[in-house]
Amino acid sequence: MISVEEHLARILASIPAPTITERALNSSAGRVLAADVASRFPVPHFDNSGMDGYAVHHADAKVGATLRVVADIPAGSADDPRIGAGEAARIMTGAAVPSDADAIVPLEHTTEGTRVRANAPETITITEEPRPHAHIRRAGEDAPAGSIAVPSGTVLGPWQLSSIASAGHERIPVFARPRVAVISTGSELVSPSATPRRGQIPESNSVLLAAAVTEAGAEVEWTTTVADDNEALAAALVAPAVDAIILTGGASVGAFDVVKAVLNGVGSIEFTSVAMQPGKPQGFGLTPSGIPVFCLPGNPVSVAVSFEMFVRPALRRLAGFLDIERPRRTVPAGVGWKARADRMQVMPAIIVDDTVRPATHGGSGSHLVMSLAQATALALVPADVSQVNAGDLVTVMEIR
Ligand SMILES: Nc1nc2c(c(=O)[nH]1)N[C@H]1C(S)=C(S)[C@@H](COP(=O)(O)OP(=O)(O)OC[C@H]3O[C@@H](n4cnc5c(N)ncnc54)[C@H](O)[C@@H]3O)O[C@H]1N2
Ligand code: MOO
Repeated sequence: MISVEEHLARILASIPAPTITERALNSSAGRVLAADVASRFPVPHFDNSGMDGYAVHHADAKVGATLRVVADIPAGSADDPRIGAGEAARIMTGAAVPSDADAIVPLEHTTEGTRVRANAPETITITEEPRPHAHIRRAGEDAPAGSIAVPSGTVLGPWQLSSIASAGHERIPVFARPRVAVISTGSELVSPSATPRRGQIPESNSVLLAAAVTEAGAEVEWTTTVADDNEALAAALVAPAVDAIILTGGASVGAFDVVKAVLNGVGSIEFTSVAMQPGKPQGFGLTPSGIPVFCLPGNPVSVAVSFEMFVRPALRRLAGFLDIERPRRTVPAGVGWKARADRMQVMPAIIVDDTVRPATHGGSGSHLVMSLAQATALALVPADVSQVNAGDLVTVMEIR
């Protein structure tokens, strides 16, 4: 048996580098930026007014002074009108401040007040003196030209995308989302809407994996279910135009374990026992064309746990994320439970009053699919611990 850490290290060492694609800002939320984005110009681009008011010479703008209004500057205007001594220009928020002006007097600080008028008045009288440079937003005060607006590796949310737009970019390099195929194997599997006869069960692994793959920041290209039949599986594997393949079932030592029979030794794919409970039988490797293949044990809880511990970090690496693992923290156990002394127990768990307890009454049984619905975390109990007692500190990974 190899340890959980060894298996993950082997996987991460063989994951190909993420690929880069160019996308429009409007379809890039949630993606990872693949290069530094620098501002194409200073932001703001030019000195502009922070208030609706009048651009003035500060020296003229004494309380009681009457100034002649010689220009009217709406936002968007490229004008740079001359303003002589005793003169002012009406100016709107965001409009370029005339080169001659060195302060803005807000509408409220003139006898005009905030009365809406289509045309500028002929004169205004100052009722409150501005500070020098009042309400002028300086070119480059937010970011100088050429400065890094958003660094490579940033996960793009609304705020970062707005900064990139303001830095003058419409299309950006991001890491491509890996396209993933999911293949469930098992002759006992029927669709969830079917009424299973004795021996049959609803197929749930592809449902779990499709949602988990999407949550991880990758895309499900296709899912399929195949019977325990070597030829059917081989046919499903022909030329899949994907970046990763996840299979479930048939990874153990059963007489009909077709995944292992068909894939063991193909490319670098090999099957190993990992010291993890559940999820001991694991297959991983690259196909001859270099596509990573994850062969997970069929039990639904084993699939959930194997995805979190091995597949999710790999998909996130492939998608360009810098943080590929869930944050971990330690919390006291709220109750005691048994663990296996030879494998790391990865237990679906709930957090109650900042203590952790199993999400089921049946421990970490790999078939207890219904109790997964209650779980919000995985509790990680080291391989050498066979009993967790109430109050022991336990490492948890919170899933949602
Ligand atoms: N003699 C041994 N038997 C088993 C061993 C062992 O070491 N020696 N290991 C056990 C462990 S641990 C696990 S885990 C399982 C893994 O078995 P497989 O990967 O071959 O999985 P299957 O046998 O195909 O299925 C196991 C279980 O899960 C159900 N299943 C499978 N696929 C789905 C699906 N898509 N949706 C819902 N449920 C699914 C399946 O019906 C079985 O009940 O092997 C142990 N045996
Ligand atoms: O390793 Mo298995 O996944 O315990 O049932």
